[in-house]
Amino acid sequence: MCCCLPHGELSDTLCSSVVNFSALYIFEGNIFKMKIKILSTPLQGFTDFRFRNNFDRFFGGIDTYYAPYIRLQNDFLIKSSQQRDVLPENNKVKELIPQIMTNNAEEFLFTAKHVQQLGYNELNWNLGCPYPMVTKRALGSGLIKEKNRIDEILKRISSESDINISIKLRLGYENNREILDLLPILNRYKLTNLIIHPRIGKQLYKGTVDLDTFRQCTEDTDHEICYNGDIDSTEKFLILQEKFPNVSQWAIGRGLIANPFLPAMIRNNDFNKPENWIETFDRFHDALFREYAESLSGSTHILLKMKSYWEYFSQIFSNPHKVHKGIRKAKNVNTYHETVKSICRDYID
Ligand SMILES: Cc1cc2nc3c(=O)[nH]c(=O)nc-3n(C[C@H](O)[C@H](O)[C@H](O)COP(=O)(O)O)c2cc1C
Repeated sequence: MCCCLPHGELSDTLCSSVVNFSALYIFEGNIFKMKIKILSTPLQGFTDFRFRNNFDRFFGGIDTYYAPYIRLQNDFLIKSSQQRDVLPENNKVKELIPQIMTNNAEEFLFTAKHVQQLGYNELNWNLGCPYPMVTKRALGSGLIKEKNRIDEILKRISSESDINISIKLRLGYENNREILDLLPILNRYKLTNLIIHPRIGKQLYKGTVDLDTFRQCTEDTDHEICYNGDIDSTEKFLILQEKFPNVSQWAIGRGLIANPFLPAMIRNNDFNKPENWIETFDRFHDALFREYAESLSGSTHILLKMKSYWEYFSQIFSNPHKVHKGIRKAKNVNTYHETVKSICRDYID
C-alpha cells in the first residue's frame, strides 16, 4: 500500500504500515521511498530562540527551524533582539536558518554577510508576510507581483554573495497568478528551496488554501518545493501527502504551537498525543516561563509574553475558548500559575 493511491483510499493508507518519515511514490512503474523533512516556519513574537530550544528539547521532530525575519532599521542596523535571536551561543537546535524581509539588494547582502560571520550558510527571503503595513511598502507578499524587481535583486545577490538563498512565499498579494508569473524568473537562479503557503496575502489567514495553484507551482518550478499551510493534525498531513507524493518538505507554523507533539506524531503515524502529554507540556511551559522570567523585566512583560502563547496553547485542551478566557483574566504571576495548574488538571480529556 502506498501514499500515491487515488483519492478516497486514504483510510487504507492510514491503516498501512507506512511510517511517515518516508513517503512512497511511483515513477515509471517503480516504487520509490522518499524521506520527508519537517520544518518549523517562524512566527514573529513566538518562535524566538527560547521557544525553539525548549521545543526541541521537549518535543523534537523538527529537522530545520527558520528564525523570524530580520528587518533592517535605518543605517543598516539590526535590532538587538533580532541579533540575539540568531546568535549561535543562544541556539541549541541542530539547524537554524535566519530570515530577512527586504526589497533591497544592499540590505540582503549586508544581512547575508552578518549571518555568514555568525556561521550560517543560508538566508531565507520572506516574500510571504500578508500584513498591509508591510505589503503596501512592497515587502513580503506585496513584492511578489514585482517580478522584475525580484529578478534584479536575485541577480545582484547571487553574483555578489556565496550565501545559499531560499524563499518563503505566498501565491501573490492580489491574486494567485502572481506566483505563476514569478516562477520562470526564479527558475533562473540557484535556490535551496521555495516554501509556499498557498494563500494570497489579501486573504491573511482566512478562507482555504489553494491546492490547485500549489499543484501548478510544483509543475512549473525547477526548485525543491516545501508545502506550508494549515497542517494541524496527522490526518491533515496524510491527506496532503497523498495529494502531493513528490513533495518531501513540509513546514508547520501555528500548528506547532497549538500542538507541539505534532511533528513526532506525524513521524510515527500517530493520531493521538502521547499518554503522558500533559506532564511533558507542563515541563515545557515551566521551562519557557523560567527563561522569560529571567530575561524580561517586570511581571507585566512576563505575563504579556506568556499569555500571548495561550492563543495557541489553549487549542490542545478540551475547551480552548474557556481555557484562553481563563488565562486572559489572570491578573498577576500567581493567579497565572494557578490558572495554568487548574487547566492542566481540568481540561485534558
Ligand atoms: C503571528 C504570526 C507571525 C508570523 N511571522 C512570520 C515570520 O516572521 N516569517 C515568516 O516567514 N512567516 C511568518 N508567519 C507565517 C508562518 O510562518 C506560516 O507561514 C503561516 O502561519 C502558515 O503556516 P501554518 O498554517 O502552518 O501556520 C507568521 C504567522 C503568524 C500567524
